[in-house]
Amino acid sequence: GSAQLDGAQPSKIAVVGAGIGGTATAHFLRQHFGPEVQIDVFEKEEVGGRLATVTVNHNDYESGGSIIHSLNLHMQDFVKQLGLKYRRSVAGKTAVFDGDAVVLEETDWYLLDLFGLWWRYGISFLRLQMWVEEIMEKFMRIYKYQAHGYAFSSVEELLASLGGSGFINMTQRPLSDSLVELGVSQRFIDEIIAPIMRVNYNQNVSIPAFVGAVSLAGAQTNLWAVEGGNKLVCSGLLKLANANLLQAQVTSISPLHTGETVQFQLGFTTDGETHSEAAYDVVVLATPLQDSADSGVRFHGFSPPLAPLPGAYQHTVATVVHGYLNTSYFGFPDPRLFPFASVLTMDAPELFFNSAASVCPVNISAGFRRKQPQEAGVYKVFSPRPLSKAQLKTLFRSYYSVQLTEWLAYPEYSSGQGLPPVELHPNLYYLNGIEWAGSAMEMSSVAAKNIALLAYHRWNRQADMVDQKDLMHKIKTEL
Ligand SMILES: Cc1cc2nc3c(=O)[nH]c(=O)nc-3n(C[C@H](O)[C@H](O)[C@H](O)COP(=O)(O)OP(=O)(O)OC[C@H]3O[C@@H](n4cnc5c(N)ncnc54)[C@H](O)[C@@H]3O)c2cc1C
Ligand SMILES: CC(C)=CCC/C(C)=C/CC/C(C)=C/CSC[C@H](N)C(=O)O
Repeated sequence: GSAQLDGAQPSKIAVVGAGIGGTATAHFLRQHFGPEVQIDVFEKEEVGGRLATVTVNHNDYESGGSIIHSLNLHMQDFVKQLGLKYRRSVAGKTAVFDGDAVVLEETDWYLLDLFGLWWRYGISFLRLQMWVEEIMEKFMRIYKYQAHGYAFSSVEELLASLGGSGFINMTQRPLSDSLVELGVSQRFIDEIIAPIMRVNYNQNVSIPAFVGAVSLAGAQTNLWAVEGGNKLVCSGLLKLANANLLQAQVTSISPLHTGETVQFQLGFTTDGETHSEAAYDVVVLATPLQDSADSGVRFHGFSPPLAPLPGAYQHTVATVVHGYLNTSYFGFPDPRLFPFASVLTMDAPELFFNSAASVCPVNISAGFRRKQPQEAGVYKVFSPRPLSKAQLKTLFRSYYSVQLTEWLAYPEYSSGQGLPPVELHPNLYYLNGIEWAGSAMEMSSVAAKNIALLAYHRWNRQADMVDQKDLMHKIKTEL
C-alpha cells in the first residue's frame, strides 16, 4: 500500500494480449518503469494476434495486418531496435472491377499513372492527395509529444492535441461528407475511394473520415513490411522488454483494496485449469473488449461497475489460394493478357469479395518475381464471408490449396458511437479504444506508448505531463 506514497516503482504489472499493442506496451513500460518491475504478458492464442502468417507451398504469407507506412515511426523504430529487416512490396498493377468489367486500369495511383488519373478525375486527385498529406503531417506531431514524455488520458485528448476539434470531428462524420466538401467528384469516390475502403476495412465510404484518411495513407506507394513476417516484431518486443509470457486466457479482473491503494487480482485459465494471480499494481488490457470480440475478460467487484463497451468488430475473411486466377471472369479470356497483380472492387451488391491480389511471401529471396497469371500463383482474397466452392471456382480456374482465416478484424465503424475510454479505473488501462479512431499497427503502437507514459505519470503523480494544452508551443520553449 505504501508503494505509491513513497515514490517507489510498482512491483508487478500485467498486460493482457500479446498483439502489437500489448507487446509494444510491455516494451515501453519497461523503458519507463525500469528493470526491477515484473511484467507479465497474458496471451490466450498466438503471440502477434492480428499479425499472423499462413504457410502455402513451403512459403509463409501475411494473413492479417500486412502493410506499414514509411512514416509509421514506432514500427520503424521497433524493426531497427530488433535488428529485423524491411521488406518492400514488389510493384504490380492494380485494377478496379465493378462486378462486370474492369473499369479502371491503373499502375500506381500516386505516381506512375498520374496523368491518366488527371485526365479522368481532374482536380479530385490533387485535392485528395493534399488532404491526406495534411492529416499525416498533423498526426506526426504525436512522435514529438511522446518523445518529450507527454501523455493523454483519452483518445479524444490525444487527437485534439494533434489536430484540434477537427480531428475529433473526423472520427464522427462520414468520409464521403468530407470528400464532397473538398470537392472530390462522385466518380472518383465510387471508382477509387470506395474500392480502397473495401480492401482495407471491408466497409464503405460512410466510415468516419479519420479512419478513411488512415486507409488512404495505406494506399500510398511508400509501404513496407517486415522480412520474415510482421509478427516477429511482437515476439521481439516481448524479449526486449524482458517480459514473462503466460500462455493463458485472462477471465476475470477484480480490485483488491489494501489500505489506501488498489491492486488487481487476475483470474486466468491455462490448459483448462483455473488459476489466479494477485497483487498487480497496474493492468493494461490490450485486446478488444466489446462483447462480440469474445475476449472472455469479466470485471468483478468494481464500484461503480465498469460499463460494457458498445459496438462490434467487423468479420473479414482472408483466403489464401494457391492456384490459377480465372482471368476470364474479369474480362480477360487469355490470362497472358491480364496485366494486373491486384483487383479491387467497387461497392456493388452482387460482389461477394472485396479484393483479390497476388501476394509475396514474407521471405523474399533475391530473385523473387511475381507469377504471371497463366502460371499457378498465390493470391489473397478478402471477403465479408467465407467463400463457397462456387465462388472459389468463379475466381480461380483451378487450385491446389485454400487457407482461410476468419478475423474479427477492425471496428464496425458505421455505428457512430464515441471513442472508448483509456482509463477504466485508477491503474487499469485499455489500449484498443484507439482502433475506433483508426485501426492499424501504428495506431496500436501509438496507444501503447501513450499508456506506458500515462501509467508512469499517474503512478508518480505528475499531472503536468498529462493532457497539457498547446504542446507545440510548450515543446519549443522547453530546454
Ligand atoms: C485482415 C487484416 C488486415 C489488416 N491489415 C493491416 C495492414 O495492412 N496494416 C496495418 O497497419 N494494420 C492492418 N490491420 C490492423 C492491425 O492488424 C491491427 O490494428 C493490430 O494488429 C491490432 O493489434 P492489437 O495488439 O491492438 O490487437 P490484437 O492483435 O488483436 O491482439 C490482442 C491479443 O490479445 C489476445 N487476447 C484476447 N483476449 C485475451 C484474454 N482474455 N487473455 C489473454 N489474451 C487475450 C488475443 O489472442 C490477441 O493475440 C489488419 C487487420 C486485419 C484483421
Ligand atoms: C496510422 C497511419 C498514420 C498510417 C497507417 C497506414 C496504413 C498502413 C493503413 C493500413 C490499414 C489497413 C487496415 C489495411 C488492411 S489491408 C492491407 C492490404 N491491402 C492487404 O492486402 O493486406
